[in-house]
This record gives sequence, C-alpha cells and structure tokens, in this order.
Amino acid sequence: MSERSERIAGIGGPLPELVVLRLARPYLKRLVGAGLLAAATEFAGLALMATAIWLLMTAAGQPPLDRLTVAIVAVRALAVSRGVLRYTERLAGHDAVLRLVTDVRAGVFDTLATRRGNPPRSGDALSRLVSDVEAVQDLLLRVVVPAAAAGLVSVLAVGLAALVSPPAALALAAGLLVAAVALPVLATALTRRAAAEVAPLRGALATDAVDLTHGAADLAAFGATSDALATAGRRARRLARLERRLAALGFAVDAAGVLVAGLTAGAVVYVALGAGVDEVLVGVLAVGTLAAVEIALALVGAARQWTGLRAGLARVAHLLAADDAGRAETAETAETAETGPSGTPAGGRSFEPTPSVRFDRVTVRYRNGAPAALDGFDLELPPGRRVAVVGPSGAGKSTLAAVLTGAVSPTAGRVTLDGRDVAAHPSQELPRLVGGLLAEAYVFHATVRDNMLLGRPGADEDALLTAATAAGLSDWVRAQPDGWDTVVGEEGGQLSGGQRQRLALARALLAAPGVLVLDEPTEGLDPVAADRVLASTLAATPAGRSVLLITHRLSGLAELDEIVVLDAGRVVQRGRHAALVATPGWYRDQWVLQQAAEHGYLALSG
Ligand SMILES: Nc1ncnc2c1ncn2[C@@H]1O[C@H](COP(=O)(O)OP(=O)(O)OP(=O)(O)O)[C@@H](O)[C@H]1O
Repeated sequence: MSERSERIAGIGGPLPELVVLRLARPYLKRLVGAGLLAAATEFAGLALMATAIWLLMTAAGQPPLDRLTVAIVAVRALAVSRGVLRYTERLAGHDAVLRLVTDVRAGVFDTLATRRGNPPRSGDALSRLVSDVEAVQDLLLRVVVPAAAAGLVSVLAVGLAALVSPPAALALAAGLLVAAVALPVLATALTRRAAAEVAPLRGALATDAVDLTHGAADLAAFGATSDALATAGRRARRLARLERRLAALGFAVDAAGVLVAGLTAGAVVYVALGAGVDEVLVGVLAVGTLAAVEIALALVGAARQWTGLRAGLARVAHLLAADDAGRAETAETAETAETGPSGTPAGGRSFEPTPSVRFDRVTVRYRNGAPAALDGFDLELPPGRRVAVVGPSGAGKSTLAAVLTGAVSPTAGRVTLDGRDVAAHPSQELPRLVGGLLAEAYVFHATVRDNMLLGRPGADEDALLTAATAAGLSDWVRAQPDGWDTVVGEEGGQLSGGQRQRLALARALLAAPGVLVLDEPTEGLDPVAADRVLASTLAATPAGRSVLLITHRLSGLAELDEIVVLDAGRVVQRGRHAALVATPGWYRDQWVLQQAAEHGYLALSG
C-alpha cells in the first residue's frame, strides 16, 4: 500500500464528513483560498447590483456627470472582476478537490484490493468507485465551499446594511437567517430519509443486474427468474418513487426560497422608509437584499446536496477506515444475504410427482449445416430409473441435459414428460419436474444457506443438513465460525473449486426435482472424494425419483440401471456397467485407462 493510501486507510472517526475533511488537510490552504475567492465572487455580484441600482436611481435625477463617474467605473470593474474571480475560484477549488479525490480513489482501490474478509460485490464496488468517491468531490465543491462563501457574504451584507440603517439590517439578518438556516434545516429534514435510502438502493440494483446476468442460467434452472426479476423491478420502482419525491420537495423548497427573498426585501424597504432613509439608498437596500438572500439560498442547495451525499460518504469513509469497514461490510452483506440472492422468496415448495421422461429420436443442431450435437437420440426414463450418460468431450452430454430442462429445443424429435412436450410445461413448473446441477453452476455472493435455499425456498435446517451431508459439504460448514451463514464471496470466490461444486450439488439435492439431472457432479474432486460424493448423492435421492447423471468418470456407476455411451451425438453403446466393461468398445477402453490413472494417483497420494 502506498504511503498516501496508508494515510487514508488509517483514518477512522464517527462522522464521514470529518473523515473527508481530515483527508483534505494537506489541501486546506487551497480550499480556504477557493472559499475566499467564492465569497469575493458572490460579493462582487452583490456590490454590482447595489452600485448599478444606485447609478440608475441617481442618474434619473440628472445630476452632473462627474457625480456618476466613480459608480460607472465601479460597475464595469465589478462586472469584469466577478467573471475573473469566478474563474479563479473554480480553478483553485477543482485543483484542490481533484487532488483529494485522486487520493481517495487510490485509497478505495487499495482497500478493495487488499482487504481480507468479504470483498464487495462487483456491481456494488463499481457504484462505490464511481458515485461514492464523487460524493467527496461534491461535498467540497457543492457544499462546503459555497456554504462558507454564502455565510461570509451574508455577514458582510448585514454589516453594510447596518451602516445605512440598523433596523433595516435587522430585517435583512432575519430574512438571511430564514434563508440560510431555517430553509436548509427544513430541506434536510424533509429529504433525509428518502435520500438515505437512495444510495443503498442503487447499490442493490447494481448487484441485481450482476446476479440476473451472471446467474441467469441457474435462476432459470431453479425457477427463480421471475422472483428475481420481480425483486429487481420492485427496487427500480421504489428508486424512481424516491427520486420523484426528492425532486418535488426540491421544487417546493426552491419556491419557498423565492418567497423568503421577496418578503425580506419588502420588510427591509418598509423598515428603511420608516427610519427615514434616503429613497435612493432604500432602492439600493432592496436590490442588495434580493441579491444577498439569493446568495444565502445557496445553502438550501448545499444542504440538499449534503443529504444526498451522506450515504455515499459514509460508505467511502467506512471502507477507508479499514477495521471498522471490515465489520460494517460483513454486517451489510449479511443483511443483503438475509433476503437471499436477488431476493429469493421464502416459503415452502411442495414436491411434484416424478414424471416419466421419453426422448424420441431427438436431434439438436445448434446452427444450420453444423454437425448434430445430438443425433436421433432415444431414451426412456420412467420414474425411479437411474441412467448415466458418458462419452468423450463434445459428445453431446450437456446438450442432452439442456434439452431435458427446456433450455434448448430439439431441431427434430420430441422430449416428453408424462407424454407432454417439455416446451408445453409452464416455465415456472418445469424446474420442479426436471432440474438439478447443470454445467457451470453459479454460486451467488450470499450465505451458504441462501445459496442452498435457492433450490428450495423455505427448507428447514434438517433438509439443508441432509443435502449438504450427501454432497460432502456439512463438515466444512460445521468448521466455519458462521456455519450456514458463511458468506461465500462473489461467484463463490472464497470457496475452493471442490467446495463450490459441493455447494452447487447440495443445492440441487435440496431442490429434489422429480428428475434429478446431475451434469458432472463430482467435477473438481479427487477420485476418493468423487466416489464418496457420488455414492452418497445417489443414496440421498429417494427411490421414486429418476436420475440422469452426466459424467466423464466411469467409477461408481455399477448400481445404475443403464449407461448410455454417446459419441458425436449418437448412442454408440448402452447397457449396465458390468456388461459394458465386458464388451470391447469405448466404455471398456476408458474404464481401463481411468482405473490405471486413478490407481497411479492413489499409489502416489497414499
Ligand atoms: N451453445 C452452443 N452453440 C453452438 N454449439 C454448441 C453449443 N453447445 C454445445 N455446442 C456444440 O455441441 C456439441 C456437443 O456439446 P456438449 O456440450 O453437449 O458436449 P459434452 O459431451 O457435454 O462435452 P463436455 O464433456 O466437454 O462437456 C459440441 O460440438 C459443441 O461444440
């Protein structure tokens, strides 16, 4: 970690604004300079209005020109200097703030890259880096600097008005207090709750987008797509509602600001006239008041900005304060996880009867003219039958699973469940009839429990334990300090490949569809573990349920009712293990090779 980011990461503190201001310490001189320049700009504007109105009202009396010369020059000088001052103020402010934001962004990157524990989810991390770090920039440029300038100019305006008429200055001070204190406090109070909800909602929506995209296949496989989409839709609608409410409140507060400016100017004129102030100076006071209140109203905008920035600032500050952030992050992800990946709904799911499956001359061609991935495939899978499909890579095994689960439609032939085409089954019913562990299962950045509950929402702890034990995951879960509530990291990044596979298998076993499809369930496990997990998986599947096991390992298939050997989409052998091992062909050759390889492995590892 760089020295700069160490400095950043070491900062804690209760208020995120204080964390940011402490980070800004090296750039304090530049920021104070920017604040003074901003005040000078606003003051030049105020003075320009007051001088111009004095000039107009005095000129109306047609005095000798030399009485007006100074004012004419002053108007020109103020008009020019206001532009120059605004430019230099922007330059100085942005220079300081962009340096600071570079520090903060580097610190956030460092913290994200090096932290242990739960890394934030990519959607969430991205929104932090983009919008939350910009909150630091906005806090200084749109809140602190303009608020300081407005405060300073208000004090100056009251002081100058007091030179003309102390009672009028009192009226001005009262109006400025309403504009600079009461209205901002009101605006903050009205918008705080909605604004605090907006930033986490944006983070959650970004996360939904990641889950819906990366986990689309698994959500579909477990029939959870519509629930996940509904959850994301609910969040998007809530966000839109909140933003509309914030905008409406903003308009109302702006209108109140205009009213305050008018009333204050009226009060100042009334008091000044009553105090016998010269009419030209009353005009100057009136226009000066309007200009001063408008400058003070910048504080309403600043307060609104500040309310909107607080949540983002807090996230950056917590992230940078490494130790605190670790804890906060854990709490936050645990909270997200409570609702399940993409808001998996709770509630039990009843089991469906096992359908009778029939593949009838099924051919699948992914592209016109391409060789068939499946070519005239036939298979009967009555309830309770257990069939393995084996064959070389690219033989069409995963295509078979895809056709059965409805992910791919046959180019020719039919796949039926109880005589009805797979495609004719409603998509929310199909996963209960056929499903399981498909190729490249997605593991969500949630707890072990919620990853499993995607398979069967509402399942109790006993059911979780039974499925996890069959998949060989329960010992690992027990060894974790958080047990079922262990968060597995983005795409299961905090699990080993084998653990990820066991978790996906446990989820499939918990889902327990009528026909359990297992595509390479022991992928990534060593031979001993693979044999054990396959045996316990088959043992854990109730007798009335069918199994379609896709595997490249031929070990542990002796108990299965049928083994189908595929090659280039065609069935080249079929039968039981004992018969196939006794017959010359791909199966026997592969069996011999695998046995030799695994015995060699066992000899070496033993
Ligand atoms: N989505 C797809 N688009 C185009 N072709 C595909 C697609 N999926 C599979 N194929 C092709 O279909 C054939 C069968 O692929 P499939 O994935 O079913 O084989 P497999 O037996 O499961 O292989 P492996 O054991 O390597 O997973 C291959 O030639 C493959 O290139």
